Amino acid sequence: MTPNDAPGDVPAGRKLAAGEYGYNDLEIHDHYETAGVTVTEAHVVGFAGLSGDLFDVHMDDEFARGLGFPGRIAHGLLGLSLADGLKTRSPIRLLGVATLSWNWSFKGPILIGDRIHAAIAVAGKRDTKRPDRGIVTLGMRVLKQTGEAVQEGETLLMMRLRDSASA
Ligand SMILES: C[C@@H](O)CC(=O)SCCNC(=O)CCNC(=O)[C@H](O)C(C)(C)COP(=O)(O)OP(=O)(O)OC[C@H]1O[C@@H](n2cnc3c(N)ncnc32)[C@H](O)[C@@H]1OP(=O)(O)O
Repeated sequence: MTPNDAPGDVPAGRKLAAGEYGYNDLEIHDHYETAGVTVTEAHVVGFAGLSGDLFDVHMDDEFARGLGFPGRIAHGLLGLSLADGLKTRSPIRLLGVATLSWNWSFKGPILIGDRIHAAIAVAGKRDTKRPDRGIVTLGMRVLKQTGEAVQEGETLLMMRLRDSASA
């Protein structure tokens, strides 16, 4: 899966089994699907308070309907945050050091009650000067229960090697 593939395409490469993966365990085109999470009103209200983003489109159904949405919509960064939380721990545990970048598109709204998960594929790998670390490019798509891809893009993740004593 890459962000340019159509939803539903069967990706090339290995489907990763649940477990722990270091930089040295991953190959280009490896892919997996995360567990899912249902977006709740508590998520939206909590994220509004945390971020300070109280824009009416997230807080007021009538206002959101006036903009053509079915009701108030989740913050885009809430959806990304939930998907990012699933990305490295469920059911695949990636041995990350730090996220280095995101190149991201918000393509459709996430509504309260939607269940989302992420489809992730290794799109690139590069070694760094440190022998115990490498950087992977992950193509990532956030999907709703309907199969609609509502967010997608790429992220760079610095990872450590599995069994790396200095990590
Ligand atoms: C899984 C998630 O939960 C994780 C997170 O969200 S972590 C929170 C968000 N991320 C951060 O706060 C990370 C901030 N960055 C850092 O602290 C440092 O950049 C670092 C500790 C990750 C790396 O620093 P350092 O050890 O000093 O390494 P270098 O700067 O020498 O870089 C090592 C190689 O990585 C390349 N690189 C660094 N940053 C980026 C970047 N943003 N994009 C692309 N590539 C990057 C750098 O070119 C070096 O490559 P080389 O071939 O080894 O020269």
